[in-house]
Amino acid sequence: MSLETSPDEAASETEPIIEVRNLQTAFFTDKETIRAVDDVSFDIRPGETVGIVGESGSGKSVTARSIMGLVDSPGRILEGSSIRFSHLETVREYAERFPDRTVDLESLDAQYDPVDLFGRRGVDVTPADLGYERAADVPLADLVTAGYGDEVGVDPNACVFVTDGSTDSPSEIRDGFVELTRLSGESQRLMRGGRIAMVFQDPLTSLNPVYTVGNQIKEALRLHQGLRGEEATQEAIQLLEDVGIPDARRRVDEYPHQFSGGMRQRAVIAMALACEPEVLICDEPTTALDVTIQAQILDLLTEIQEERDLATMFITHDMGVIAEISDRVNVMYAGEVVERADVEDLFANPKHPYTQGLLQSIPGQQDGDRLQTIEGNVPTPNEPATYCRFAPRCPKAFGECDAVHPEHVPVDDDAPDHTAACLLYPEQQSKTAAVAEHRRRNENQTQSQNRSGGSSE
Ligand SMILES: Nc1ncnc2c1ncn2[C@@H]1O[C@H](COP(=O)(O)OP(=O)(O)OP(=O)(O)O)[C@@H](O)[C@H]1O
Ligand code: NI
Repeated sequence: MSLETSPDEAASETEPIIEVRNLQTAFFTDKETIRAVDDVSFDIRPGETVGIVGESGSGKSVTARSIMGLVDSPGRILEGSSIRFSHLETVREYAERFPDRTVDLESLDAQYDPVDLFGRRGVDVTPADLGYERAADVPLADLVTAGYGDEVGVDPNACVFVTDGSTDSPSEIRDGFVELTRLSGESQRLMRGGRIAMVFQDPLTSLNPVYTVGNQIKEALRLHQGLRGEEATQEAIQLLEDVGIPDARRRVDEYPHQFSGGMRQRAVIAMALACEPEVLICDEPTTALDVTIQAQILDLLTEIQEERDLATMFITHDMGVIAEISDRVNVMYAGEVVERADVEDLFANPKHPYTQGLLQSIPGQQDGDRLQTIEGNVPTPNEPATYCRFAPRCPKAFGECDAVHPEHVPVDDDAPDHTAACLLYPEQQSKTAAVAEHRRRNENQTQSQNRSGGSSE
């Protein structure tokens, strides 16, 4: 970063540490295919809290579990999905430990001209599909991410991609990423609960009833920081104090059942911190707690997030919680992100009819005393969306909503970072022109999806 940039610019230019691209996670049951997460893309930057909000069944938890590598059979992340973790220290560590699964994209770049790739190797994606104007601008990494690794001879087991520096001397690697969708075995275990930690709704999912809270934190400290004995005990006490547990010196020797709900969730957060994570994923961490405790846990999460510059993903169905904790928000519906914006922008100017509906159902936002909810339920998607999944519940739906899949478009020219997947936008265009725009983006999408084979199983 250059010295001239103002702090504000610098903040917005921070590179994402997590980039989720075209994530599709499906469950293949005897009866049906459930497309729980269907083509979701978003970023998380260090020091930022990204909120994911939506009603029950919209795919929030499956998104989180996909990042964590916790999707179990009959669930699977589909081909063409990508989750990049761009943390330099981790890339170096992984390149050192898993040399066989490390690929030097820079040197491959020299061998394969992307211009050539687009032309001759049966690659039917266009540079525009990947967000570039010219073929020469497309980095090989993006082609690999989009599912074209085979064409350039990338080992399908590769999970560490180096884009600057040599794989021969990991300490000199300057840029690269770990592809989380390709982790398995040891590489998976190291990441999960290490660089990326997760806090669930029910603290008892994370705590073992037969060990003391202190021993469980010490185990995490041993695994991830190599601390043992008295040093580990002192650190465990310190962590319990950091998360606001009074009388930590005594409580470190207590069992989870001796803790209240709120204290248990604090202990889980201490355990997560013991791993010194870069990314913290919180899945409804306050939903099971009573209101005053909820507020305290939210304050705690905000505090540690700021102190440790954590990249945080925060899942909730509660718009009030989203307003309090997020910097940016992704609104999910039936497996898709339908609107994305800065938190202020989303609340001041909600654009997707679904977001507008969610906001109207926040208690206390009504003139009358009756709470307005969106009628109907989230559908369970069984096939790729060729229409708007919200249309059957949407007060603003019109004819084309059943026939055209809405793609993300900027809601207006002044807010390029505020996008909605709804045929009503871009707002300044006529309905006909907007629909035509979505149709066009739609066709591009279908082309690249056919290629990656993600949609037909
Ligand atoms: N193990 C599984 N097997 C089959 N279907 C699943 C499985 N896990 C999740 N699903 C389905 O995936 C869809 C998304 O579920 P998910 O748990 O991500 O929703 P959510 O947005 O987190 O909802 P909630 O607010 O209730 O937690 C749902 O239709 C759900 O039934
Ligand atoms: Ni959930």
